[in-house]
Amino acid sequence: MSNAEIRVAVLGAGGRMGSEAVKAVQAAEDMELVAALRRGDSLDRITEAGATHVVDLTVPDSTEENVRFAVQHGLHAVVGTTGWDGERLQRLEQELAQQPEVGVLIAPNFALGSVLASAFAATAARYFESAEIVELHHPNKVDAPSGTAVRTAELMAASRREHGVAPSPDATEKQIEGARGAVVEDIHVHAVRLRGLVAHQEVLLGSAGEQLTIRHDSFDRASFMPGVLLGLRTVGSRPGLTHGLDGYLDLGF
Ligand SMILES: NC(=O)C1=CN([C@@H]2O[C@H](COP(=O)(O)OP(=O)(O)OC[C@H]3O[C@@H](n4cnc5c(N)ncnc54)[C@H](O)[C@@H]3O)[C@@H](O)[C@H]2O)C=CC1
Ligand SMILES: O=C(O)C1=N[C@H](C(=O)O)C[C@H](O)C1
Repeated sequence: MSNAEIRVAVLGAGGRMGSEAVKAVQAAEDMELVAALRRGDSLDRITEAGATHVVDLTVPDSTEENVRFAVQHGLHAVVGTTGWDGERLQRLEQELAQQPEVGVLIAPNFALGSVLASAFAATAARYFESAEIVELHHPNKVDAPSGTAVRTAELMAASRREHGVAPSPDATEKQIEGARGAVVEDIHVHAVRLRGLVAHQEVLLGSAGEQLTIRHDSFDRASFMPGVLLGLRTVGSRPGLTHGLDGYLDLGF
């Protein structure tokens, strides 16, 4: 056994992201992989292995229970799984209030470029009349729209509200259901699922005579691993809930 202070249990280790995270943790000199859990494995394996940190990369139906287990056992958690809506985040904050030393990072996207793109989009959204999001993913993704798109829409909508920007104009009277996408806090979000893709997002911003497009592409899940490792190295010194990897970065605006 090494003396690593960051003793990591990866949940969802059999999945696309989890299997990458296992390799990234194993390659990190300051970490030790002490458990790799697949669906059906008992959560007790995490404590039996002496983990200090948990990475959750499972499915929206499992993640809340997993994170609650980690918090109740005093373990820090880095969470990439989608499905963390306002109610779940509120319940998590209540759990964390009972464990003031514990840190949890809920990161809709671990890729630095994506975090920056969402931050740029939030700033830009207040300067344009129209704003919509198109997210594009591999066809095995179980949720739509993506967690990243939902979070980006929330940040853009908050920015527009704070600056008194009116909702995007939209004169649609007749449509086939779904043609205008999902509406997340006034922002229309369109989800494409296409073989060959990994994870991509375009934010479209329009005003009279001009368009700004903010696009990010993850071509490989390797793009998410520096963010996972940054999360693991930081979460122990940030008690409470952090929503978004931007909370650990100095974006400077
Ligand atoms: N934050 C980020 O940067 C990223 C987040 N994601 C999100 O991460 C999640 C996983 O994505 P993928 O790896 O593509 O999915 P996946 O379907 O390939 O992997 C999920 C794995 O979790 C397993 N699982 C389900 N419940 C479990 C439990 N209770 N304990 C242990 N394992 C369990 C499943 O059997 C499966 O192997 C999704 O919610 C996805 O949206 C994906 C990519 C990047
Ligand atoms: O399922 C995926 O693949 C991804 N999920 C996350 C999301 O829903 O935003 C992050 C990234 O888009 C890849």
